[in-house]
Amino acid sequence: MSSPGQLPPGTPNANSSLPFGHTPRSSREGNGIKRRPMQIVATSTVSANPHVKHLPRPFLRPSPPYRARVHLSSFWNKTSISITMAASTSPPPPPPQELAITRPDDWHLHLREGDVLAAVLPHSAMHFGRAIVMPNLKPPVTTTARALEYREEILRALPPGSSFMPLMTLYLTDNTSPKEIKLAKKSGVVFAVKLYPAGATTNSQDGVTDIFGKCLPVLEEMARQEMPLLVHGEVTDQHVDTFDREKVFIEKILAPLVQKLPQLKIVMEHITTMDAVNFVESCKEGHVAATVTPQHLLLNRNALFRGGLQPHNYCLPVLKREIHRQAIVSAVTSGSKQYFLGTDSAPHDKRRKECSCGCAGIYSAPVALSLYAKVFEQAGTLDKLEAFTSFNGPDFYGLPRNTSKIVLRKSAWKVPDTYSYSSGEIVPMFTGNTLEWLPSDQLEE
Ligand SMILES: NC(=O)N[C@@H](CC(=O)O)C(=O)O
Repeated sequence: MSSPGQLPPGTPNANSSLPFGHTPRSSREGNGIKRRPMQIVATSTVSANPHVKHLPRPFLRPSPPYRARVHLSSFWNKTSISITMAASTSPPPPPPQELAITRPDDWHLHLREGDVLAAVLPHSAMHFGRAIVMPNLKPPVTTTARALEYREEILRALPPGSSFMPLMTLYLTDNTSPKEIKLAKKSGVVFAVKLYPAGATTNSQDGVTDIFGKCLPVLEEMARQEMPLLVHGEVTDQHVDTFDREKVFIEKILAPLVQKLPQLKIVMEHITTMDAVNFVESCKEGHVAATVTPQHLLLNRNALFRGGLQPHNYCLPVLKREIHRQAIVSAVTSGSKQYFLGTDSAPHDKRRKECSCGCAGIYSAPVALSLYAKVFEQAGTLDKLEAFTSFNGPDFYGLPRNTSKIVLRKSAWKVPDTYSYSSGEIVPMFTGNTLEWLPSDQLEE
């Protein structure tokens, strides 16, 4: 066992320049969970900047049976963070074999059109009650009239008896008018507007070239109409390193935008970095939130190169370093209401992924729920899964939570190698792997 001042193996090093920055929320009192008796195994104290308003999130969180309690204290202008590591002295309760949770929604989904739509829609409709449907079709969905047509196409493609509800979005361009926003709101079927910086990702060539120069009147109207702005948060400047594009976007676009229009509701989509976590948490709850994908919770950038180039792990924003993955896991499993499920499931034909210039997008709809459960289970916070999958999203959008339930059983199942459709095949995330949590297809009222 570790000596005083030294933390147990595999836990964060409090003497490093990257200490825990924040009380892990699971260790706070008042969440209704009874604490098990704990034995203190190590304590360490580090200095911190006394002027920080928002401490960065912890980069690493100890795994059970270890738990960390963080205590902040200030004396003169010196702030210290004491971290006490404790281990449970009683055996942990047996892990649950079955979870019944309120039916989740997917707050970031690409459904495409035609035969691809018909092939992928049943996978989302099986597990999710609703989904925010992304508008990056060819040509993109830029008007309410087109969103209504696309919605009808989706409803026609649903399996018989499905109650899945597509929540439509508009694709923001330099020419979107405030009048279009009023129409969208009035339609009752458009729930958000998506900002793609021009050239940032798949079918984004018609996106915004200059948000502050061209889109302010539209954004002001969105704030008035309480229409959220969904953001693909990457700059497109070719001089900015691919791995830094989210961080630079936050500095150059997002932070100034929040300052200029504090009333605008913003969802930072598919966050990938510690910088995004820190930014979201520096903003007001209920005004700025983030969706998180299964790939950014489970994979780091090594997954792109393991044993050779792995095109099916390529998406945008691209996977990042392990410290970023850990910061996102820690944020999401903390129970914060600012994060919710958004798969960014993005089907592409196998031939368009496995070629000399493969396109970005990971198809995760059939496996996403199993993978999110795995993340929360590994963090020892399965009790917080349901809020992430089923409560935080509708609460942010001001929509009712689903009333039906879905059951996740601890039962091994193999991910198919591919899903065939009339013109080709789609390779799912974790193709051919065995996953542990099996969502039931059966709705339980
Ligand atoms: N995530 C991706 O890599 N691709 C998405 C677009 C997007 O959300 O960036 C797609 O439509 O294929």
